Amino acid sequence: MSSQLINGKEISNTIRTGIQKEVQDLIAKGITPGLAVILVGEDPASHTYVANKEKACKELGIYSKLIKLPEDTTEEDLLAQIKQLNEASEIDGILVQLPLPKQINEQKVIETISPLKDVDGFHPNSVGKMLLGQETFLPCTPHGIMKLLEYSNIEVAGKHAVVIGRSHIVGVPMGQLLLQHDATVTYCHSKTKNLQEMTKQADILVVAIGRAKMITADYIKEGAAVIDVGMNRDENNHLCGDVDFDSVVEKTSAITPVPGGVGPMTITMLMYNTVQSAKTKLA
Ligand SMILES: Nc1nc2c(c(=O)[nH]1)N[C@@H](CN(C=O)c1ccc(C(=O)N[C@@H](CCC(=O)O)C(=O)O)cc1)CN2
Repeated sequence: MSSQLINGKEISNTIRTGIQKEVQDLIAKGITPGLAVILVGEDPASHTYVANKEKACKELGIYSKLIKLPEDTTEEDLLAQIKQLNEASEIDGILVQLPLPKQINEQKVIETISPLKDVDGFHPNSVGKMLLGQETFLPCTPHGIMKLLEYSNIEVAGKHAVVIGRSHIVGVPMGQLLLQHDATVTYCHSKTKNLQEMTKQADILVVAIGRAKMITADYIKEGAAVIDVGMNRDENNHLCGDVDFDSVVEKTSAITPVPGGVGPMTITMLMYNTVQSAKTKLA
């Protein structure tokens, strides 16, 4: 079967062109969208992602403020930084790069960010609104995946979508967004029995497990669309996903690569949320 390669970079660029236009319109009205990113510690992958976020801001004309804090930062100091940013008029969005060092309670950090500036969509207010289908900041990776499906003309309504992973950042909101688009959704996770039996029923399979190349052809139904959220290093230190791309591609109707699939969309939807936040200043 010939498979459609879902090009996240290309789709991202198309969406970013629209965002750039919106930024220019806002600037013409005296509003420069602003994003603050807090990076705690030395995790190399987090440093790469944050650098990519800064680059995207620059390219789109969004003001970005990067706050780098040492690995031994206390929770108290981090919360104080967030509170200052909550009050800063030039900042429309606040993002604390995850994961955080172990001395810091992630949930407490997320709940300290003003829901009005929660461009990650992780605050309980945003999560609750998302579950109710109300307008809010949607978490960037699942929102980006919905955009990948839309731009690739992959119908969601009536399809059986299987999501592997139940993190608050990806798995859980992913299933909810698919449900809101009328998919029948099955969640799978580390305690799921007979994972292969489940995944082989998927018309759309979203994989967010964090284990390099775990999903092989045996897990795939012929003609499925496969979305790989994984970001791992293989035995040669090359970036790879949770899906064994070479083994499954022939069986799929569409598939995202790693890199160049879901990752760029995460950053694009962050830019989108930041601009949506800035637009509230127009009223
Ligand atoms: N506060 C947050 N922390 C984290 C999030 C998040 O959405 N908010 N998600 C992930 C990491 N992440 C964004 O922060 C992210 C991961 C990957 C990419 C990406 O563009 N990947 C590229 C490859 C990049 C590389 O060369 O290493 C790709 O897939 O093509 C962007 C963002 C955890 N933390």
